Amino acid sequence: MAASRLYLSAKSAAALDAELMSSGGFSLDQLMELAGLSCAQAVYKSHPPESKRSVLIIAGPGNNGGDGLVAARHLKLFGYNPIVYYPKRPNKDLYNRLVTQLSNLKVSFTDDIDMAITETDQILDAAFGFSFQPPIRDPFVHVIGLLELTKKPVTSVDIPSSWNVDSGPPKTGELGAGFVPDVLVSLTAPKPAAKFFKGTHFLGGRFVSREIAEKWGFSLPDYPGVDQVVELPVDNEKL
Ligand SMILES: NC(=O)C1=CN([C@@H]2O[C@H](COP(=O)(O)OP(=O)(O)OC[C@H]3O[C@@H](n4cnc5c(N)ncnc54)[C@H](O)[C@@H]3O)[C@@H](O)[C@H]2O)[C@@H](O)CC1
Ligand SMILES: [K+]
Repeated sequence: MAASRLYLSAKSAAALDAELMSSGGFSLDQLMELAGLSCAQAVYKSHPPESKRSVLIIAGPGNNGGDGLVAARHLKLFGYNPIVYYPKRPNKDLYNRLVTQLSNLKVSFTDDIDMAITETDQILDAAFGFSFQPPIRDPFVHVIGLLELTKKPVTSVDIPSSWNVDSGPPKTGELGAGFVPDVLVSLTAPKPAAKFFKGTHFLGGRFVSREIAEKWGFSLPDYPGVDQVVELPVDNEKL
């Protein structure tokens, strides 16, 4: 199979998402729950709570942020101390319910990203996903600047936030050029930006059939047992 066929462009990812929620019969809540669970499992496999118990979740205003909120709930149930930075909150029922679920589990929210990033053991980056369009707007200019500087391990949901979904990391000197997460959890299929990522790479979002993968031209590795994530080789063209 041609290498380019293993990646889902931003446009295709959005179209596939729409298909899953129309003819596929899924609701957004279902997909987000499985996506967020995948991310929480990837964090657990990479940085278990025994070594890195506090996790800062940076949640953006869209569904990538929603995945982060779901992951925060699972991380709490897995024995972590999650703290959530969620500065732009669209007044949508789904997101409001995710916030309520976290509040009921006594998960803290913070407005002080500077202090939170200093005090946490690790970070889950759920700021932007496949609908990200540069240039970055506040307050995320500051957030991405902090992610460039931090030495804490970072797990990114779907794409490293600030990277162009189709073309990869920002150019040297541009905001985000210095941000390289340790772990990436691609959802459904890697986006083209993932070609530039050389860290620990998981595939998650275990809701796609082989028929769908074939139709959209990406490969689907075997998930082990009941896992919601499968680790990909660095060069995922070898799948
Ligand atoms: N099929 C899948 O793979 C699924 C994907 N999901 C998640 O949904 C994500 C896509 O979600 P969305 O389409 O809601 O979009 P995103 O979450 O990628 O981002 C869109 C939001 O970010 C804001 N934004 C975009 N560019 C910005 C900039 N330069 N500065 C500041 N804000 C900016 C937009 O205003 C919008 O509110 C995926 O990446 C994935 O994480 C899951 O939730 C559901 C299933
Ligand atoms: K992200």
